[in-house]
Amino acid sequence: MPETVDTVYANVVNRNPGEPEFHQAVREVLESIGPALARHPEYADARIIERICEPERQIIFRVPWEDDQGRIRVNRGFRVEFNSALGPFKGGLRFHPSVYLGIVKFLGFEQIFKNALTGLPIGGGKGGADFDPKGCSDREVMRFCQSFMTELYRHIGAQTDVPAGDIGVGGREIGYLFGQYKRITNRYESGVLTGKGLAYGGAQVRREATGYGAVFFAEELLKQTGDSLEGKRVVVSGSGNVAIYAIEKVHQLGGRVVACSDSDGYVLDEAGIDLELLRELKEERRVRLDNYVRHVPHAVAVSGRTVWEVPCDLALPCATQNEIGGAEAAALVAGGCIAVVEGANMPTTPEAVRILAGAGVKFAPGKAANAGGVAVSAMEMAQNASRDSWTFAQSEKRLWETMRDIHARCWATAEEYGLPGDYVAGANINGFRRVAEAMLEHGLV
Ligand SMILES: NC(=O)C1=CN([C@@H]2O[C@H](COP(=O)(O)OP(=O)(O)OC[C@H]3O[C@@H](n4cnc5c(N)ncnc54)[C@H](OP(=O)(O)O)[C@@H]3O)[C@@H](O)[C@H]2O)C=CC1
Ligand SMILES: O=C(O)CCC(=O)C(=O)O
Repeated sequence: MPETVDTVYANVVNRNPGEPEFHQAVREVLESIGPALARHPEYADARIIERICEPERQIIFRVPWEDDQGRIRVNRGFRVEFNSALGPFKGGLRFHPSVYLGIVKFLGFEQIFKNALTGLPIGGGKGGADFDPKGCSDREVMRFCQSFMTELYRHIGAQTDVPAGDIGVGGREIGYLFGQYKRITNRYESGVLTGKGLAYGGAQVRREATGYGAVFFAEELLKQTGDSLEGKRVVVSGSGNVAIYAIEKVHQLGGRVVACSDSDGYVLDEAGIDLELLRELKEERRVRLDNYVRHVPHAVAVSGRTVWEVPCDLALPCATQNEIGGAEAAALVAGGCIAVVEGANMPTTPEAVRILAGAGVKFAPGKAANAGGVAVSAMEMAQNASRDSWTFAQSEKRLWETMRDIHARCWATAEEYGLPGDYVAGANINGFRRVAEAMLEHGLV
C-alpha cells in the first residue's frame, strides 16, 4: 500500500512520543509537499517520506565532567544523523538545558531540507547536550567539550558527519572540541568540524554567515515588490551569533535595528542598537543584555516581556523555536510589520504563521532564510579539502549569491506548483525533491 501524508504523520507521532517539536517540524513539511507527491507517485511507491522521517542513526551518550569545585557532573549528549542522501551529515551542536532528543530531531529534520536548498553536497544532522554553559568558567566549558568529544569523535569525520555550532556553541566551544578530536585521533582533520577559528582552518564569514544571510534573504524578498531595507525599522530577537550579525548587516544596508533581546527581556534603543557595545557585552564579557542601558542612558531595558511588542517594519526572529506564537504574531501585525524572516530555526508557530498570512505579512521560513550559515560551513569544508583560503570579500560574495539562489529556488518552485509567493511551500518542495531524487537513485538504503 503506498504511503499517504496522513498515515506517515500518524506513524511519526506514534513512534516518537513526547517530541512535540519534532512532530511540528514534520507536519509543516508534510503539509507542504502534497503537490510534489501528486506529481511524483514514485516517491510514495518507494516510501520516501516514511524513510525521510526516520533518522539513519541516533546516538545518545553520557558526558561526565568535573566542575571547578571538583564536583562530578553528568550530562546527556546527542547526535542524530538524519539523512545522508546528498552528502555527509551536516549540522550544528546545541548546548542548552532544554536539549533532549525531540529538539535534536526537529533540528536535524529541518537541516535535511535546508542543506538541500543550498544546492551544496551536504546531508542533514544535528546534535547537542543538555549542558548549560551560562555561568560556567572557560575551564569548565573546556572540560565539558573534551568529555563530549571523547565519545562523539568515533561517529564523525570529514566524509561522514561534520558538526558545527548552534545555540551555546560558538568559536570557543568549536576550538575545544577540535583540540580534543585532534588529540584522540592523532589526525589533523580540518574538515571534521566547521565554524573553526581563522587561525586553524576556519573560513572567513562563517561567524557572520547566518545573520548576514538572513538579511540578504530579506533584501531579496523586499525586492520582489520594489522595496528594500533602506530606512526600515527592524526588530531582532536574541543577541547571540545570528542576531549580532543580522543587526550588523541591516545597519550596513541602511535599515535601523531598534530592539534586540535575550532570555530575560529586551532592550529598546531608538537611535539604533550600538553593535560594538552589544558585541563587547555578549561576545567578550558574556553578560546579560540589560547591561546595555548602563552604557546607553537613552535606551530602555524591559524585562519579562516579548520584543515583538515593539512596532517594526521587519521582524527577524534570531533566538529560538516557537518564540512567535499567536499573541506575538498579532502584536507584530498591530505594529505594522510587513515581513517576518526567520534567522532562528522554527521560531514561528503554525498558529502565528496563519495569523501573519491572514494579515498579508510576508513570511520566510528558517530553512531558507538562515541557510547561509550552513552554506558557508560547506564552503569551509571545500577550502579545508583543497587547503585553500578565500578572502572575506570573496566569501561574502559567495554567501550573497547563495542566498539569492535560495530565494530564487523558493520563488520559482512556489510558482511552478501554483502557490506564488509562498516561501514555505517553495522551500519545502524544492528541498524535498532534491533529497527524494537522490534517495530514489540510491535504491533501498
Ligand atoms: N549559529 C548558526 O550558525 C545558526 C543558528 N541557527 C539558529 O539561530 C538561533 C540562534 O542561534 P545562535 O545565535 O547561534 O545562538 P546563540 O547561543 O549565539 O544565541 C542565542 C540567543 O537566543 C537567546 N535565546 C535562547 N533561548 C532563548 C529562549 N528560550 N528565550 C529567549 N531567548 C532565547 C539567547 O539568550 P540567552 O543568552 O539569555 O539564553 C541568545 O541571545 C537558533 O534557533 C539556532 O538554531 C540557524 C542557523 C545557523
Ligand atoms: O554550519 C553548520 O553546519 C550548521 C548550522 C546549523 O546548525 C543550522 O543551520 O541550523
